[in-house]
Amino acid sequence: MYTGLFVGQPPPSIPVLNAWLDDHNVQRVDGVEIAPMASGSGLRLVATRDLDVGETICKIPKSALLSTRTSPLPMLSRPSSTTTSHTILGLALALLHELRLGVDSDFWGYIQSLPREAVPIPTLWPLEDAGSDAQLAIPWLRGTEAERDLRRREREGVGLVHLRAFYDAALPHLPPTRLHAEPSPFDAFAYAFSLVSTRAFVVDLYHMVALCPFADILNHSANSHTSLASDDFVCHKCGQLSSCDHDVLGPNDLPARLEHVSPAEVERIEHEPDTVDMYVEWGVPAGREVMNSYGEKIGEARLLVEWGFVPGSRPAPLDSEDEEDADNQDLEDDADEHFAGDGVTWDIDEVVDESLALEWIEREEGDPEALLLFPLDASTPTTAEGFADDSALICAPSDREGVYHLNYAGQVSLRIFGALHLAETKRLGDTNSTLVSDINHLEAAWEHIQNSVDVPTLAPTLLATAKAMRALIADRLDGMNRPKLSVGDLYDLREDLAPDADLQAMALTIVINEVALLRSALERWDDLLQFAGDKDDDDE
Ligand SMILES: C[S@@+](CC[C@H](N)C(=O)[O-])C[C@H]1O[C@@H](n2cnc3c(N)ncnc32)[C@H](O)[C@@H]1O
Repeated sequence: MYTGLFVGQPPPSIPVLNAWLDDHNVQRVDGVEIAPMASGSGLRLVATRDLDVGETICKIPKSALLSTRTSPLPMLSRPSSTTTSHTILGLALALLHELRLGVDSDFWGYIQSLPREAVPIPTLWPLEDAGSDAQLAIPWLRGTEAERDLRRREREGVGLVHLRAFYDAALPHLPPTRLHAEPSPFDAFAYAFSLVSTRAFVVDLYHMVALCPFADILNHSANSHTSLASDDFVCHKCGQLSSCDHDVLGPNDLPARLEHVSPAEVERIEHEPDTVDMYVEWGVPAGREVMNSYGEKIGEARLLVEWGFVPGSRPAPLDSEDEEDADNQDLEDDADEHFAGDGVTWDIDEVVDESLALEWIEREEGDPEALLLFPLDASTPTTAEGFADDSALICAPSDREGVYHLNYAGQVSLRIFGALHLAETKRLGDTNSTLVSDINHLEAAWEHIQNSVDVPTLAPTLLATAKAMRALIADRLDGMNRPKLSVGDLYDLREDLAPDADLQAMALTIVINEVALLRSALERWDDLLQFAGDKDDDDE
């Protein structure tokens, strides 16, 4: 992707970055150092001594952040809408302006350290300049969680079409700079967007999202060591945290926005600079990379769509002891990432038709407790939450609202099974079956199958629900790219990729894990239908 932004500039320099951080009063703990990534592109933070829980890793003055508020770009980059996605587009424009200013930018020491290539988020894969790897990777996303996440981003107004429309509208107003008198191509904006969307933090009501120099060096792990904190109850007009002229005083003669803060904190706020702070939450041994978490329950599809990487998509061969150690560590991390999300998900209107979807959602909302604390009968092995263990067919609903999922143990969420059960009771005009008793029968039948004990045939509504469940899983597999390939075939395809086919490797990793999960779930429902289904039914 040609941006024309760094022509004639030396490569990223850590000393130049450190000097900029010093000049802008970014305080860093003595005990960490910025280091290059092993891949040669990008940076990471490494502990040079043991870091203890509670230590402050850095304090970044808000004046050192790059946001649409600190950007010298006129109001243009400040969106009329205040959604995070729109602020991100404005911030991408602000960053592009700084990049066009180059060495004349106040932020140069920081922005020269950023990756010089666009982060390969799939939103940008359709761009012509993204290359043949991107074109070959795109079909692999079909039917995956990554494709669903991409659609979500489009609904949020940060799809490629939105990026183009935003840049087209902004372009005539983007000021020329000494180094860039001519407008920059769309690819330059796309590059800036890829950086902002993968490294900006939500800061406060004034800055909204901002680039936080130094804090954004930390890479992601589900087992993170750190947390980021910033007081967000600033004045939304001027951004000041201490009291200001815009404040409305509350009953205690304090600005209403500071009323919830203790007197000692108010004292601190009035006298100390407002900063974004990063703390150690889990001790870091000397020599280890200091990791951050980009959010809770982030599965690999979301990591790809939002941050442009998939852990473990290029497993390295183990050929030296050092590499073996490093890889073992990576594998542990990869396993955590893989199990971090919600497995495979559906929208409720893909599970049942629209009117039933509404009815089911009303039931869920009417009595969510009943769904969460579902009472299985005493004969079923249950966990503390009242749900059967990993060997059962049904699992607890995700704690994220509106998520209908198949978990990593191949179990179907009670939310999906319940919605299908509702549909089948209606279709068959069954007024006797209840979800509770049918799940108990289902799990009992499944246990009998596992123990090779004679299994009674499932009652009609339960049987129909089980068939619908099987069909839902089978349809999901059929909707993927090259659905007939086995997991082994997919592994072989990934192994045979050219060394520079990173995007295909990432997409295939997602496909491999989802296909493996869907096939193992399908096998369970096939077994159930084979042993407890209607013996005369040759559908299965
Ligand atoms: C906030 S930046 C982190 C700093 C980044 N290493 C750099 O030098 O620009 C986020 C980006 O870093 C990369 N990244 C973060 N965590 C990673 C990980 N665990 N493995 C590989 N790349 C990662 C991804 O490209 C992601 O979009």
